[in-house]
Amino acid sequence: MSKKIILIVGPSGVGKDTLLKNIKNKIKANFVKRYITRVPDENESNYFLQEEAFKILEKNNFFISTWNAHNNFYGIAKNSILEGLNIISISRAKIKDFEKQYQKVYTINITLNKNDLKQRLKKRARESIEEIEKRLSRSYEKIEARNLIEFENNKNLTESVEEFLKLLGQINED
Ligand SMILES: Nc1ncnc2c1ncn2[C@@H]1O[C@H](COP(=O)(O)OP(=O)(O)OP(=O)(O)O)[C@@H](O)[C@H]1O
Repeated sequence: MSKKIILIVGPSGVGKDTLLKNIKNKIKANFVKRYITRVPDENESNYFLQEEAFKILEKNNFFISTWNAHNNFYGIAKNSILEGLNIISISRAKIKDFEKQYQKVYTINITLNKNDLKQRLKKRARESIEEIEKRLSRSYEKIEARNLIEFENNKNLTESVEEFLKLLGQINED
């Protein structure tokens, strides 16, 4: 066995979290947790770190990749990557960090046409209309990745989950 990394990227609202939640008990894979410098809310299973500790670990090369969002630091640790499939949901800007450090990195770009995406964001109702428009306008930049696979999440959830599992199975066999 070897370490395989599957990066899940895609515009906000396309269904990344939903797909991952629905496959969690159906596939043998390591769903990699993040380190965050804020207390996770009850839906998350991330590791909490004080900022000072985060900085020390960062300086000592503990992380593969780190980023900053909304005044908090986020990181994925090297020791979180295990033998077999490792599934990580990440911003497209961080793909290179993984490709630099690991051989077998696959990037799955989850896609959806803009109209349906807008409907889903509206229905989810997590952001204001202005914020939704902002997300839509930055959602279709080109992605550069070594092994890029497009996955269109445009079927009903049951079908999409099944197709997604099939794709992961193929990557596992590769
Ligand atoms: N195949 C599908 N069919 C219909 N609705 C879906 C499907 N997949 C996801 N959704 C719905 O779309 C909305 C957005 O999904 P989700 O929150 O998983 O997106 P996300 O890509 O993780 O977004 P973000 O990057 O903003 O966290 C949710 O309300 C979810 O229930």
